[in-house]
Amino acid sequence: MTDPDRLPAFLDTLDAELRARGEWGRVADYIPELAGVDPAQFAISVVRADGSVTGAGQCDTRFSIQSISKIFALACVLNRIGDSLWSRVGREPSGDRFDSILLLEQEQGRPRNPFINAGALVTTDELLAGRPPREALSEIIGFVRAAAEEDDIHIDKAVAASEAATGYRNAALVNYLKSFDNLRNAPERVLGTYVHQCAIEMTTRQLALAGRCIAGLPGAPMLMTEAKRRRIAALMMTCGHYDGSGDFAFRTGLPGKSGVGGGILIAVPGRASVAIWSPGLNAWGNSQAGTEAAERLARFTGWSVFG
Ligand SMILES: NC(=O)CC[C@H](N)C(=O)O
Repeated sequence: MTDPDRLPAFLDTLDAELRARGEWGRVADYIPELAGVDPAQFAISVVRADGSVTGAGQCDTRFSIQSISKIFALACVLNRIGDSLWSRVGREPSGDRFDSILLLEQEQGRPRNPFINAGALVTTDELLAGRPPREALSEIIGFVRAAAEEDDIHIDKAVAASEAATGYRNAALVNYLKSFDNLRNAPERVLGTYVHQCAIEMTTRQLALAGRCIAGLPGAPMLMTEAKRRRIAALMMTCGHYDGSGDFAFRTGLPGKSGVGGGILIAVPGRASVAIWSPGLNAWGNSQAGTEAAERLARFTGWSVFG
């Protein structure tokens, strides 16, 4: 990086420029509770290897992390059952929308990867492990709190209820998985747990702190082995932005995971953990201003896993 002391000023300029430009994209409206969120919002938080936390914009506003929760669910499940997850879920990008059912039929109910909805539903099925949903949810919330070293992280029940009431595609996916015998728990139970997991709300500051364990920053809580951390980051790089994963990798050179709440978590291995939020989405369902910010941050800092 050029001069680390210039980062705070860069982030302030980025925040001001994105707001002035006002190209926010459209908020996810298929979850009614998210449809009312004002798209003209932006926040970015960066935790660096020296432990410093820098940010700009609405770093203390909570937002729905949605699919970013799939990283934490995957970490819990890999810690619990290890590589046996891969007999039920693949590790290839899908090239399809996050909620697509298309490949499930062609590939006999084995989802392409754990970050598309079908794969995340299988992961949540493993997280449940026959326990009451409350216990599985305490495990994932406990993991996120431990990763961020902050207890004030919760599930927004209104968002979970809103998605549960209207999540017809996920209901289709979970039933379809069951028809291929790739679901152990009852479909409604898996779906109910999944929508609650997605409804975890956090600020960018909390999320960047939680991401330290994926970036492998010095001093981050040790919540998984180094081998698992690397693999999760590799999956973020190849599959973290659905059918926009290639574009995100091309623009930033960094592993990132998006959510339809407009959040993006980026791991810069050994150097930084970055959380960005802006709720307006692009055509792939990834944050529009957030992706722009990620690209400009990567250019400014020179951070890239490709050297
Ligand atoms: N891309 C996302 O963030 C999707 C998560 C959302 N809960 C869904 O399943 O539709």
